[in-house]
Amino acid sequence: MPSVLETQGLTVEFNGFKAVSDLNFSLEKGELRVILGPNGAGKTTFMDLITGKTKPTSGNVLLNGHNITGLEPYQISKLGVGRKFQGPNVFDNMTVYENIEVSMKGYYQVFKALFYRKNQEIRDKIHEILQRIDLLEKAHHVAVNLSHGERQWLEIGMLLAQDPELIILDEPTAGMTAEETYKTGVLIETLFKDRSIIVVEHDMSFVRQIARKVTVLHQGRLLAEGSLAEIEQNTKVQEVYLREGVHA
Ligand SMILES: Nc1ncnc2c1ncn2[C@@H]1O[C@H](COP(=O)(O)OP(=O)(O)OP(=O)(O)O)[C@@H](O)[C@H]1O
Repeated sequence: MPSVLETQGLTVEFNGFKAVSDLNFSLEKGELRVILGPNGAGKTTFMDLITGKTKPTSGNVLLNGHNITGLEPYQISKLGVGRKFQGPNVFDNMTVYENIEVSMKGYYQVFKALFYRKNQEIRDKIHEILQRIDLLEKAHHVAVNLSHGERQWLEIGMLLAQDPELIILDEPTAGMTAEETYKTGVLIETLFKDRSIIVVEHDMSFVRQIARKVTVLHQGRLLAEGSLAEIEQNTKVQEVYLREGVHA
């Protein structure tokens, strides 16, 4: 299987402190990877390096074999990398449908050409996304009235509307109830059928629900990689989590 994403010796220093250090990482096409690690392990910084928000001090990021190191976030996003940050980021005063509509790939160009609203194909695509995120019945509700979980799913829908090849989800279940968390896992399972996904997550019951292969970071470095069962039995991982007082 070819890699959709690869990093080689990826390193970033902030005033001499290596937040990410010599990270060699590879994600296969169609893979779902969970990134774990205690607070300050470098998970967010790693995602910032992949998406161009932070520029590495050294090392490379390859997307489908092409070197994207140093590109700006909008360029990396255009190349097919979509990211959902912690906390919802939707347009409050628009309806659920409109939020998906304005996020559709190519929306602004096509809208200008006045074909947009007539385009049945786009309407069908929005319909399909609303179904996938289970918000079809609320398509015409204003986003501000949605629950916390629904807003998060709407944002996943907005990401899907961009049609990214690689999706990065930063703690997608933060602040969710157990039921919402479970539903998010089911949603991610369905997304993952035709995309590559990286999920940064702390909630271990959620990780158990979705995890295939897990990468554990510690102090900016790769500490362990493998199945969740292998990770849980790894003595280095156990030591770090016990020392940091985090329960895996
Ligand atoms: N812009 C910056 N300048 C200086 N230090 C930074 C910067 N960004 C991150 N760091 C430091 O790098 C380390 C890694 O931070 P990062 O946010 O990537 O960790 P994390 O694994 O995402 O943690 P958490 O689980 O708490 O979100 C931390 O010690 C943080 O203080």
